[in-house]
Amino acid sequence: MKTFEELFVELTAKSVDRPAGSGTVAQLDAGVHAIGKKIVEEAAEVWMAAEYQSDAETAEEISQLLYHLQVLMVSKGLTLDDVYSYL
Ligand SMILES: N=c1c2ncn([C@@H]3O[C@H](COP(=O)(O)OP(=O)(O)OP(=O)(O)O)[C@@H](O)[C@H]3O)c2ncn1[C@@H]1O[C@H](COP(=O)(O)O)[C@@H](O)[C@H]1O
Repeated sequence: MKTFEELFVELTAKSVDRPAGSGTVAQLDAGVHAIGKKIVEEAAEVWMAAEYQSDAETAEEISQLLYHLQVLMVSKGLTLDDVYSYL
């Protein structure tokens, strides 16, 4: 198990180290347009899970949405504080 902050640190490191086989690196290389499409897809999956699936499945979909949002943040060079400042 990891926290939101720990995942962000991990993804930021992956963007610098670019390890082979990293899905994050592949997403970053695909660019903002592709990442944005993934966010929309995952958001829809969250919605459908919340309406029709279990709490556990909904939580899993939410985790995937959060992951893809973080990939977009890394892609854009946004930090956690950049986002937290609006919360
Ligand atoms: N938390 C995640 C995570 N959540 C979601 N995903 C990606 O999002 C996809 C989920 O999408 P779907 O379930 O809709 O499956 P899918 O549509 O078949 O997926 P794709 O065909 O689009 O890849 C997964 O296949 C992963 O590619 C994640 N990929 C990675 N992480 C974590 O990110 C870190 C870095 O991962 P790597 O860059 O792969 O090393 C690790 O800690 C991972 O656990």
